[in-house]
Amino acid sequence: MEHMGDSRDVTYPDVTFAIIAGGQGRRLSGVPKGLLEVEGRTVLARQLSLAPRFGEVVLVANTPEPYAPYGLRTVADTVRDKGAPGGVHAALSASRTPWVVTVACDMPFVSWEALRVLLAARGDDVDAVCFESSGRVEPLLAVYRSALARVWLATLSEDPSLRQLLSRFRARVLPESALRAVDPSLRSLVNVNTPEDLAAQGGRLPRGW
Ligand SMILES: Nc1nc2c(ncn2[C@@H]2O[C@H](COP(=O)(O)OP(=O)(O)OP(=O)(O)O)[C@@H](O)[C@H]2O)c(=O)[nH]1
Repeated sequence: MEHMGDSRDVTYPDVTFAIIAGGQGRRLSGVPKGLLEVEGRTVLARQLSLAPRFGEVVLVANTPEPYAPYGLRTVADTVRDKGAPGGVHAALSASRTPWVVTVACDMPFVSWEALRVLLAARGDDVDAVCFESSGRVEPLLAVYRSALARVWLATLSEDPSLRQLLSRFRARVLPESALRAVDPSLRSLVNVNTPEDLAAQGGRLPRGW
């Protein structure tokens, strides 16, 4: 796979780019959502075009086989059956850098500019950064301090949602206008959960699925 390209232009050596892909995709018949094709490329390939800017890349997947051709460092959830919070925990604990940027594997249009806005909002007094849109925070397009892993693990037994977890940390929630400034249609936040979502984006199931 050519996703990493030959020339790496690492802008954020202190950040791991983590793709969270451990869900079951039940609303799409169990398809590995990172392999959905949108505008001629898989979602994973689209996201990986951003990866060379980061110090490390990790894929969090509990069924890694479909993603094997991409040759990524892959980890499974350290605690199973905790949903996306378990996936983010795996990313934080696998990280060898101080920060992690997470993207859900069903977000085809995450832009470099959106990530740059999130990363610029980090600070000594901040553990996490995400956007709010239509009154909801989006915790799967976000930046987290890797050191949260320990306390994050301790709270997983309570089965918190990602939004509940965010409220426990020093999270900086950026207004929708901050994203709109670089992504006017908020495409970075689009995620594909259902056949209708896929059709709306002009996407298709992986070949042979
Ligand atoms: N690592 C990990 N990722 C998860 C888990 N559950 C969901 N995700 C990821 O979190 C993101 C949002 O997932 P959802 O759309 O809520 O759930 P899903 O399992 O992908 O899909 P449904 O089964 O249709 O709800 C996707 O990137 C999923 O791959 C999990 O248990 N572990």
